[in-house]
Amino acid sequence: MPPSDTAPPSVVTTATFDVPDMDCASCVARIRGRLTALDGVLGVDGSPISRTLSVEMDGARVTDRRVRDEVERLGYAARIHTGRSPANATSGVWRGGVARIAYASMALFVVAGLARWTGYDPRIAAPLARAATLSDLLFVVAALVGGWNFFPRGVAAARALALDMNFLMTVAIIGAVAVGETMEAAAIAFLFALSELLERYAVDRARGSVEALMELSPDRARRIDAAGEEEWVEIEALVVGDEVAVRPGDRVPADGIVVAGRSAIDESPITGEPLSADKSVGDRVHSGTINREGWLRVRVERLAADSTLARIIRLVQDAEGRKTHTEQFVARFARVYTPIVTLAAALVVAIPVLLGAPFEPWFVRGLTLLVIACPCALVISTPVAVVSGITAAARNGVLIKGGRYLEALGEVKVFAFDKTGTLTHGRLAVERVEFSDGVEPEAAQRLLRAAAALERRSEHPLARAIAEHCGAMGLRADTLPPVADFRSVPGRGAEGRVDGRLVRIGAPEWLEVDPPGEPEVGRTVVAARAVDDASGSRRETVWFTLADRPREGAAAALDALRAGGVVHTVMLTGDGEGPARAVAARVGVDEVRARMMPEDKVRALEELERIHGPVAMVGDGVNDAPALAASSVGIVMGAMGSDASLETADLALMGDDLSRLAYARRMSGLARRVIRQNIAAAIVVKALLVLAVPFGWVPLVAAVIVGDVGVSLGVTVNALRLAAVRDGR
Ligand SMILES: Nc1ncnc2c1ncn2[C@@H]1O[C@H](COP(=O)(O)OP(=O)(O)OP(=O)(O)O)[C@@H](O)[C@H]1O
Ligand SMILES: [Zn+2]
Repeated sequence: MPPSDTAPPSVVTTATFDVPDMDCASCVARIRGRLTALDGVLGVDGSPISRTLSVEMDGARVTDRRVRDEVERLGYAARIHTGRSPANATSGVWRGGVARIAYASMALFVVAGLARWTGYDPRIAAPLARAATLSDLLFVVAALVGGWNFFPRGVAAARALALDMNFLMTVAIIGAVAVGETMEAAAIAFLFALSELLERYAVDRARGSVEALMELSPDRARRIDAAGEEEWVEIEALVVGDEVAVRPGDRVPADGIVVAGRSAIDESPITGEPLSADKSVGDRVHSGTINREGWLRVRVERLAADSTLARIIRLVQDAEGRKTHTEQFVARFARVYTPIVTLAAALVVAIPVLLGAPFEPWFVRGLTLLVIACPCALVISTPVAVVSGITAAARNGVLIKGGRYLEALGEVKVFAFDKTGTLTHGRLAVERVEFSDGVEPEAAQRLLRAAAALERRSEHPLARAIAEHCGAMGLRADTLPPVADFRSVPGRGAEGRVDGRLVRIGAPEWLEVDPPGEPEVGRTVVAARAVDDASGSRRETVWFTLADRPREGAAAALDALRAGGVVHTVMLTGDGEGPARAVAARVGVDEVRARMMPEDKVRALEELERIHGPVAMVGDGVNDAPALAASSVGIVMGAMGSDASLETADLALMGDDLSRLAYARRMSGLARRVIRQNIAAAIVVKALLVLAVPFGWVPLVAAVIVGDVGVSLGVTVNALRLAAVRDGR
C-alpha cells in the first residue's frame, strides 16, 4: 500500500474460516497468537470442536486471503466458511484427507511388518534376502505418510517454540527413527493418525445435532408469483412479504403468517413436544416445522437468516464460545502442567545420562514424557461435554445459551416461577365487564373505548385478552380513539391520554378503587378509569374480570423437579393474593408471593439466593426480564413464538411444556458429572503415565495411544452419553 497521510476509513468485518485440522486448544492458541500479530486483525476466536475460526478485522488493512495464508503458513489448511454445514460432516470423516493418510500409513505398516517377518524366514527367495533393511525402509515410509498431516505443523510449532502435540509427535518420530526403532516410529505415526480419525469422528458425533438442526430448514421454497403460479426458489431468495405454498408433508420454509388454508403443524423439531398445533389464517408458523395435512399459503415475515431456527443455531454455536468456570480452571491447570512435565522430560534424559546410564532408553523415556505433556485431552474434556449437552438439549426443545448455564442448572435447588403465562396458560379470557354505579351509557362507551385503545398498545397477556374481548363486543379497532403519551407501567398497568383525559388501566390498588364485591378464587380483576378527574368523586370505573387456567402439566412438572432434587418452589406474581393462592394450590408450589412489582421480584430472588444458593427463575420473558436477569439461571418458556424472550434468557424452552425443566435439569446434572469424570480421568491417566515412565513401563506407542489421543477419545465418547438423556416422558 503506498504511504499516504490519510489512513483509509476502516471497514470492520468478521470472516469465518473452516480449519479442519485445528482440533486442539493449543492449535487454536497458536493460530490466534499468530493472527493477532497481523496488522488489521482486531480479534480472533476459534473453536477446536467446530474447527472454525472467526476473525474480526479491518477490511481496509487486511484481507481474508492474507489471514488465510497466515493460517496455512502454520500448517493448517483453511477455507472461507460457507455458512452451511461442511459437506464432509460425520459421515465424511471416514473418507476425508485424514482418513486417507491413516489408511495409507496402516497399509504400509502391514507391508513393512510382513517384510520384516519374511526377512527372518529362510525359505524366502534371494531378492528378499535383505528384507530386514527393506522393512526398515518401509517402516520409515509408513511413518512419513502417517505423519504427513502433522509434520508441517510440527515444524511451524518448533519455529514458534510452541510445544504442541504436532511438535511432540514430530520429535518423537524423528527420535525413534534416529535410535533405530523404525517400527516404533511407524506405529506411532499411523496409530496417531488413526486415533485422530476416531477422535474426529466422536467429536463430530458430539456436535452432530447442530448440523441436524441446520438440516431442519429446507433449502428451497415454493414461492407463489404474481400470477399465482408456484415456483421453486432458494430460501435465501425469499423476502418479507413473499407468499409461499406449503403442501402436506413439506417443511415450512420460513417464519411467517398463514394467509390461507388450515392444517396441523408438527412443531416438535423446534419445541421437542410431540404435539401438533392447528394453524389457520392469522396464525404464525415457523421455519423447520412440518405441515402434517392441509395446504397452507404463508406470508413470509422474516428472512431466512433471521428465522427462529437460524437464531437457535447461532445461539447454540455461540454457546461454545462462552467459557465455563471449569474450562477456565482447566486452562489454568494446563498452563502449569505442560511446562512441568516438559521439564521432567528433560531431567529424565539429563540426570541418568550424567550419572553414566546409557543414552538411548532414557532418551526414549524423555520423548514419552513429552507426549504425555500435551494438554489437549485435558483441555477438550469440558467443551466436548458442553457441546454435546447443548446440542442434544436443542434437539429436545431446550436452548441453553452457554456451558455456564448448563453447569449451573444442575446445582439449582430452588425454582421460582412467574404465574401468568408460566404456571398458567396466560391465555386469559374476560368473563365479565361491569361498571360502577350510575355511569351513563354514553360515558360507559367512552370508558370502554379508552380501555380498548390502551390495551391494544400493551404487550401484557391481560391486555391482549381485554383488547380481544372489546373487539368481540363490537368495538372495531379502526374506530378507537387515538392515545397520546402512552406509557406502560410494569407491575401496575398502562396509562395514556384519550380524548384529553388521562386514563389508566390496571391493578385496582393502583387506580385507588375498590373492586366490586369479594375477590374470587382464580380470577384477576382489572380496572380502568380517568384519573385526572379533579372532582374525583364520581369515579366512573369499568371492571374486567378475567379467568386463567393453570397449565395441565404444571403440577406433574413440579413433582418431577422435586424428584430430581429441587427442595423449594416459589411463585412470584404481580397479581393479587387471591388468584395467586388459587393457582398455587392447583399446581403445588411451596411458597406464594403476590402483588410483587418487578423490583420486588428481584429482591425476592436475591433473598432466596442468600438462603438456598443458586435459584432458577422461570418466566415468559414478557414483563419479567429484570427477575430473569437477577436469577442464577433465567429460563423463559414459549420462546418459539416470542422475539424478545430468546435474548433475555440464559435458557429457553422453545415450547410451553414445563416438563422440559426436569429434563434440562437432569441433562445439566449429567453434564456436570461427565465434565468432572472427564477432567478426573484425564488427570489421573496422565499422572499415572508420568509416574510410570521413568521406570520404563510405558512404551512410546502406549503414551501416544493412551495418554493423548486415547484420553481425548475417551472423554469425547463419555460426553456422547449426554445425547441419550431421555426427555422424561
Ligand atoms: N396492561 C395491563 N392491563 C391491565 N392490567 C395490568 C396491565 N399490566 C399490569 N396490570 C396489572 O398489574 C398487575 C401485575 O402485573 P404483572 O405483569 O406484574 O403480573 P401478572 O402478569 O399479573 O402476573 P405474573 O407476575 O405472574 O406474570 C396485574 O395483575 C394487573 O392487575
Ligand atoms: Zn493436540
